[in-house]
Amino acid sequence: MKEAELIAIRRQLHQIPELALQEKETHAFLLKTIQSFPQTFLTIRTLPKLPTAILVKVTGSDPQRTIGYRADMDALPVTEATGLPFASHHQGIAHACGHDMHMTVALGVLSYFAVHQPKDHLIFFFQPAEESKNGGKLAYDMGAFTGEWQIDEFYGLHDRPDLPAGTINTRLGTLFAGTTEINVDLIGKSGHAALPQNANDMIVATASFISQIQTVVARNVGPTDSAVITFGLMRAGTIRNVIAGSAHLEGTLRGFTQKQINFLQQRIRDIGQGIAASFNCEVKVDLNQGGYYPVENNPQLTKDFIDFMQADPAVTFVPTDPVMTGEDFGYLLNKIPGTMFWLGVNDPDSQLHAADFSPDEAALAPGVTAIIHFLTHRMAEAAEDLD
Ligand SMILES: CC(=O)N[C@@H](CCC[C@H](N)C(=O)O)C(=O)O
Repeated sequence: MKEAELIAIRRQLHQIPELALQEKETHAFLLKTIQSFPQTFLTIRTLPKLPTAILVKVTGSDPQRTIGYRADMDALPVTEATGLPFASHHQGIAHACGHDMHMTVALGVLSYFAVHQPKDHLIFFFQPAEESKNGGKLAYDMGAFTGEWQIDEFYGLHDRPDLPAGTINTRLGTLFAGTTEINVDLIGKSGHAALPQNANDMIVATASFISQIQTVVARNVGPTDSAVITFGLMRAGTIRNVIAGSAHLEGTLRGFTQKQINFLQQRIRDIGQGIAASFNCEVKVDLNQGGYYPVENNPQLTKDFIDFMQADPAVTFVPTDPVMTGEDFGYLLNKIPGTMFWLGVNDPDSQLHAADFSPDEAALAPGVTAIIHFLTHRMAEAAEDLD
């Protein structure tokens, strides 16, 4: 696929961002695009219980194994502020994490193998619900990768704004953190602002809860370890002169090991219980890790990936440290060996999830080339492994 076609596809996807499990227009667009490729080697499959997902199998000419490639489809509840002429048509929703780029790269790679039959089978997984609702886990747990659709090794990318467009980056070991979604409800009693003694103010209880949570990473996590707890949503109260009888918080915690994540979860539960006792209120703490396991790259496959990318003259490879972003590809890599990697998209003044995030489309063509080269190499490598 030519660069201009990749850019046109990316711009169309960019205009139709949809939230997790609601990716209907995106699904229709992807399906139409995939159906426009030569169909000789392709089998397209949808999942009735995960209706926005699409799986495409490219039948290999002399298959020894099946290699999977995953691209996520969902967007974020962010009001786009890029000023782009092809900005989101969906009010309050934007591809602020670059999944439009991910899908475009996957389509570019798929279009190549639709014409150049691969040696091994390839399965492309267009996955709904990465930002929340763990679409990868849903697909795996419903048996999407069984029988004819079993995958032996799995690859997927995420775009990265602080690195030059088109560079490839990954590392041995953990690449992304494991996360847990945190929902907290504090329930006290509302009343008149002038009569606090007759009410139980959940804004005050929330302030204390948040302050105590800030001590967890500062005081309970070793200085050379890493963890983060962020509350991004807080809702309480209706008007200045009514004491808020309830409060609702939503946040996320992150750590590089499951042990660390379990520990952070327990500290949040403990602090919730402490707040309930000290403010004589009810505190409901709901923690949901879902499929957001730490993204652990498989040692052998990732070493091969890095060696290949470093040697390929068409690729600029940059080593990288782990980061605290999460990814439900962590769940899939927990079940199937593989490698997650970054694609640099050169937007260093912005960041993922920001309203003005605007990845450089110059990353698309080199991203597609690097992956086509690697998958072709992997198929030759796979055959040698089996000898
Ligand atoms: C790459 C990226 O930004 N991923 C998301 C993953 C969502 C994690 C989950 N919903 C949570 O908030 O715990 C991220 O926020 O890192």
